[in-house]
Amino acid sequence: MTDQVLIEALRVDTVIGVYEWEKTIQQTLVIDVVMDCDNRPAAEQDNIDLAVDYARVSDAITELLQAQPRQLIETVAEDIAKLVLQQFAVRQVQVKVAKPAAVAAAQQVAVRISRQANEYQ
Ligand SMILES: Nc1nc2c(c(=O)[nH]1)N=C([C@H](O)[C@@H](O)CO)CN2
Repeated sequence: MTDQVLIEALRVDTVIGVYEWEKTIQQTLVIDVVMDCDNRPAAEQDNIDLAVDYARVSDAITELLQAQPRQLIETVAEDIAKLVLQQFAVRQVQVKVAKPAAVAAAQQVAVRISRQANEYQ
């Protein structure tokens, strides 16, 4: 089974960066999340309560990232993976965190990770 729910290019403004000047401003992160889950129960009953609700996940990620400053986009990716796997019925998650304004000559820079629910038990 290869069911997935995806969130693509979720934009979140937050305090992010290792340099002192970055700790005083908001910058935009762009988040992609791919969640491996079983979509059949929700589809069979046409019931949002049985689905991995991408709106709820998006809201939870935004709230998480705006709750505190972080230095590294690696930390952002790990914190998102942990939230998704601990709070939603997801077996495995891939998280990409891009920081479009970080390197002027690059369209964007990013990190990508994959984590499984059993890593957090
Ligand atoms: N692998 C990483 N490299 C860098 C990061 C990061 O989060 N992960 N961050 C910075 C600075 O904050 C940079 O974005 C400022 O422009 C540098 N390298």
